[in-house]
Amino acid sequence: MTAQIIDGKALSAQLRTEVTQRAAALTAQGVQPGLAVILVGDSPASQVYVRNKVQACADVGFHSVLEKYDADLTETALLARIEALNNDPRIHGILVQLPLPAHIDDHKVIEAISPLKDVDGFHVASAGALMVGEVGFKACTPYGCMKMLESIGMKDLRGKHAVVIGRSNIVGKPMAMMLLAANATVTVCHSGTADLAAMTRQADVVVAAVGKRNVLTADMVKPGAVVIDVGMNRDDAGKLCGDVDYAGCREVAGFITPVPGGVGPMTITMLLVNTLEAAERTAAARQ
Ligand SMILES: Nc1nc2c(c(=O)[nH]1)N[C@@H](CN(C=O)c1ccc(C(=O)N[C@@H](CCC(=O)O)C(=O)O)cc1)CN2
Repeated sequence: MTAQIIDGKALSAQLRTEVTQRAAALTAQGVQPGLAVILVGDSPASQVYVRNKVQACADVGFHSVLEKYDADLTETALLARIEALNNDPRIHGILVQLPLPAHIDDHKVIEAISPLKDVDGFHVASAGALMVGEVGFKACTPYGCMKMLESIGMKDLRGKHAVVIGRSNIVGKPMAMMLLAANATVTVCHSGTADLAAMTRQADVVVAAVGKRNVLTADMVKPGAVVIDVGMNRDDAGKLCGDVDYAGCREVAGFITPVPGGVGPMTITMLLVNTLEAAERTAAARQ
């Protein structure tokens, strides 16, 4: 069996068309969705991501501001900027690009963002809302993975076993919560898991989110399973690759996401969706 590819770029394009239409309708009512992106430091990768986010905003008709600061920006100064953006009526979403320089406490920074503008979905209030099934912003990467599952007819995962490899606050844990909310039976595996392969071989859906190459190989995949690769690593030749042995797993899985062109583009698309929803909530509250 050769797996069908879940094309994150194509799905993103489809979703961005919908976002563009909804943004135009909202703008016509006097509320143009607005995103503030904050970058501290000069990491080349982060510079690319924030540039792509600002470009994505322009493409769908959002207003955006990019605030760039030197790596020696103080935590106090950053918190003051966030407070100003919390009170800016043109800004519906605030995003601080991670990672931050070591002298800044990222937890403190994320908690300073108003939960109403937390379009990354990283705030404790957003995580809590997801846990108890209340309205809140969903973390963009796992939200994108759920949309990818939906695109192949797997919106309701009743009777399915999903295995998440990785337990980060940004991907693994919210991913597990979203799969659970979709009625999957969920297992979370991590560095303390005794026999990872024994777990993944039982899975109908495997999400690999560790940040390490070849965490999932063909012998660990149940034939026909859905394999979602959240990893972003470099191989020995410097080429971008995921956590999954793509060539091997493709021969066993039913569906698979590539890297690049899979989950990555969906992360930015779901940021647009969250920002649009933040603006829509503001507009609804005005009426
Ligand atoms: N505040 C945040 N910081 C970070 C997040 C985040 O969601 N919010 N996620 C990552 C970086 N990231 C977005 O910020 C991101 C990473 C990768 C991609 C992407 O589209 N990747 C492409 C490949 C790009 C390349 O060639 O290098 C792909 O997979 O096809 C988008 C967004 C950490 N920080």
